[in-house]
Amino acid sequence: MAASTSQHALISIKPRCASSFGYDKKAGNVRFVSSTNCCPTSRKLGLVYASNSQSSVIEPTQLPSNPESGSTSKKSSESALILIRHGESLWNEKNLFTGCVDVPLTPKGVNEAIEAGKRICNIPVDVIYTSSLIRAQMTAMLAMMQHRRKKVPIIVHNESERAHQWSQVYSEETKKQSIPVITAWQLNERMYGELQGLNKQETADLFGKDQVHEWRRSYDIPPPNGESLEMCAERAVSYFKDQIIPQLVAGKHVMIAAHGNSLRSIIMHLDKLTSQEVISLELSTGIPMLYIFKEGKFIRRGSPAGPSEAGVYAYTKNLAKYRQKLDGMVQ
Ligand SMILES: O=C(O)[C@H](O)COP(=O)(O)O
Repeated sequence: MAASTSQHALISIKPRCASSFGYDKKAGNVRFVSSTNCCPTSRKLGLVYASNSQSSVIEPTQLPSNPESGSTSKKSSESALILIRHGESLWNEKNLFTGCVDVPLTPKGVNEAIEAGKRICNIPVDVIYTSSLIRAQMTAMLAMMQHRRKKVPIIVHNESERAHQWSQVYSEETKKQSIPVITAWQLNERMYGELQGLNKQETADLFGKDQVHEWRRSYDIPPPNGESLEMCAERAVSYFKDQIIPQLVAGKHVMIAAHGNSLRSIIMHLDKLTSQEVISLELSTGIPMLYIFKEGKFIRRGSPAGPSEAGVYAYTKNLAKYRQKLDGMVQ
């Protein structure tokens, strides 16, 4: 499916009902509050959610506090969630099924990531999540290079005790000027099985357009020996609930750079789409999407069109204040 550069092309369906989370302070839990009109698909994904937010929120030694922005370090009733599908990869360009093959960005993809960064350059970001694949990581880094706050995104290495020890930072001031980047395989693209490396057009010619569309867009039909969207959702949405929602509940502003299908599964969850509705959900490469997490609910705000678009910063008091502070800072 050709990726459109139009900012309006990224989501072609409407959500049926708003997602809702409640924070149980006493129990330290996040609870997904299921509304009565929620669709069966959302229930299937598990709407009642409980997690120990204390253990899920990353340690202060890894997550610098943000002294100049009251919105980012303290408990906040609203926080920003930015989702970005990576920029065009070398295999997007060649129209090859990519899945979990680790392919870098094209020059066009690099530009898309930079442009995405310009669109979100006034929105606070406290912690970044990416998949373990280079195209998502390049996108996250290139986008953050454009941010006006000029904090340094630093990949957190916790894969071994040594990796953790050897990547420590010993200056509190330097930590404050950093943003942790957490990589997680759970956010990887759906594993495309035996389609990986095949040309999408040639595969459609061979197996038929309808069959290939079913493999690419149906909810529960996997490509040969690969993951269906449902299987991808099991890991990506679980990770989102277990690791990312506690950050939002704690008032952290989060950016996720990931993939067409891992993000489709997360958006399906956030917007409570049915397995029919998600079929027509298409995400363009390199277009940031903004959600506000406010009073336990995710509010979809679409794509910030540019750094000067006043509307984006009027969405919440905290975002508007953050923008004002950036404007007041000597660059
Ligand atoms: O993995 C891939 O090939 C693409 O990045 C996503 O492909 P899709 O649009 O076929 O799901």
